[in-house]
Amino acid sequence: MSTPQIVVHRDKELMAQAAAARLITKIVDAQAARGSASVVLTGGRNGNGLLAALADAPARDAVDWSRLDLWWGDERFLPEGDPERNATQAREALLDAVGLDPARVHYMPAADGTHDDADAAAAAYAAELAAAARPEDHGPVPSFDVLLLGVGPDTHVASLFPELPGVRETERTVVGVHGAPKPPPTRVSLTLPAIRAAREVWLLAAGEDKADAVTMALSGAGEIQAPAAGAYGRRRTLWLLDAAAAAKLPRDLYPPASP
Ligand SMILES: O=C(O)[C@H](O)[C@@H](O)[C@H](O)[C@H](O)COP(=O)(O)O
Repeated sequence: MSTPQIVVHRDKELMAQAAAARLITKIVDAQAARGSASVVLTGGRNGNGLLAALADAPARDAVDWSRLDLWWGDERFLPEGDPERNATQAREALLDAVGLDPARVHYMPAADGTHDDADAAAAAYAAELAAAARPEDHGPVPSFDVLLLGVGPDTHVASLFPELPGVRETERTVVGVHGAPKPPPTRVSLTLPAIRAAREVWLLAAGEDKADAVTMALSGAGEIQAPAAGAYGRRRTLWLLDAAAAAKLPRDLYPPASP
């Protein structure tokens, strides 16, 4: 488990641009070191804001998009192409504009009849992750380079909501989610054990409606009550905030401790 690091930006636009710059560097470094990179995408405005900023960043051409594996942290269980699907929104924000290798883009299954329900879709995605894991990953999911998460106002991450069964899951890597408080109610989500397989986990939160959630998750709350508190990377856990989301952090967390 890595201790969270907190970076605060002036506003959400700057946060998205800085996170995009950081992600470009991370992907380029991973490709230089290992030949390819893997990133897990999130849904939500902040995650899509990052992708849109990346699409606008001139340095995006430094990335070899054909050597990038993309996965999703969660998906709304809706038909293929539905505008509310995280995949659809990510494609519009960035993916359709860069030269990805389709075989490396691992969409979560859509509600198209192939899988009976979100639980079957989750099991299929878990199998896809397990097939991609190598012996050095020491587990049933690849060691993602960066896993992105938006943070909800109730501290949810991916589709793991406080107190619901998904956040309590300790065995499976992907679960079907039913009765989610954020619409749509039926979703597919990585679990905390799968999230924690990532080398780096980056949590994004902007706006004053996130201030209580950010403070709760970073002030010692348990992960069942505050799922974001249980989201950390093997090597690094990075909270990327705007000033409004950071406004209620206690002084010993923000600004960074000064003598
Ligand atoms: O599919 C989703 O809805 C998400 O993946 C969800 O976990 C999202 O990231 C947060 O709710 C934050 O969303 P915002 O960035 O829009 O606040």
